Amino acid sequence: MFKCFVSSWAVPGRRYVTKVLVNSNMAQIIDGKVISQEIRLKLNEEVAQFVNAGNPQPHLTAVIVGEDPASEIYVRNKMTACKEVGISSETKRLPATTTEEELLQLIGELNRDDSVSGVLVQLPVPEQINERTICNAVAPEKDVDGFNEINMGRLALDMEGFVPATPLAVKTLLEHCNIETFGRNAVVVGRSKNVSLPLAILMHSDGKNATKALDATVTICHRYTPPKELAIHCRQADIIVVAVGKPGLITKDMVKPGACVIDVGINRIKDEKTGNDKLVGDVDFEEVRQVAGHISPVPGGVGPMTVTMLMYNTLKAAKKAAQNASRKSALV
Ligand SMILES: Nc1nc(=O)c2c([nH]1)NC[C@@H]1CN(c3ccc(C(=O)N[C@@H](CCC(=O)O)C(=O)O)cc3)C=[N+]21
Repeated sequence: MFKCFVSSWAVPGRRYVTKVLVNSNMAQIIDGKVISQEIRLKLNEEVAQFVNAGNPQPHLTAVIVGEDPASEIYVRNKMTACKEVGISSETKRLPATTTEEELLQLIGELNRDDSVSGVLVQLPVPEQINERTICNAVAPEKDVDGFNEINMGRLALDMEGFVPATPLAVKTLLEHCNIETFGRNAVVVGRSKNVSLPLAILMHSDGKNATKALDATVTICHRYTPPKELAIHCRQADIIVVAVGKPGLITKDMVKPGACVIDVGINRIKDEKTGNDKLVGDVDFEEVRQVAGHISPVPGGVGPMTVTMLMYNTLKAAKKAAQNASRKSALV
């Protein structure tokens, strides 16, 4: 993988040797923006077909409670994506002092509103509100985030349902880059309920839930995996997916040459050169790209794809709702 160029020259009394390691085989960068754009174009056509067939336009309602600058960015990206694919959308904003009951009330209204195909409550929610209670309150058939206990259970059992957008994004990026997963070693670093856990389930799924089987051998590492063990697990992996929130966690020595490294981390840090905030993942990108076969960058990797997969789920919800409506009208 590495080509080593050695040049040496001598000056009186000294001999200089310069070794230059040139990686002739830098990792292929997985461009989440470009792949997203392709998929959004396809979704746009599908939405148009669906609407032309006489169905109502799919609609996504996002709820933001309180003021979190990151949530504003993410929801704005989601609303832009909706426009791109032809899904109508709306953001409902509630003050930071909203009670759990008030939020449950709004979710109930959205659940009953036939013009709403998908509902998502942007996380995190303020501390007086229980996140799990909220995720479980979203009707399973409108739960485009896939965070409801019913959809999580369906995923675990390989049944048809909504798969959370970030795991779906990782799977789609792997597929798009033709990364073989069958029987391969995959390490998921992190064990959050919304990303790592469903991702680990998806990575070893046998595909009975109508998503393609990935059939990987999955190892989950987390905060109590000793650093030495983490390095050992990662070095065995053909695919490393990291979703922890620690800049520079995955270094070059932890990556098997040619492995595929997917970075789900989101960290806002100060750029030492400019003093401005910048976005980085959990992978030491500049180092790891020298040994990996594929690598996804932050920004521009999993993030845009997550938003695209939310569009996929919203169209799926609208299609299901239309099917159910026609079934119901056939009965009367
Ligand atoms: N109910 C709920 N559903 C979510 O899907 C959800 C959530 N809550 N809470 C927060 C996380 C995070 N998330 C991202 C969405 C877009 C980008 C994204 O567009 N990232 C851009 C950069 C955006 C930036 O500048 O920060 C990129 O990576 O290129 C990232 C992360 C969705 N989440």
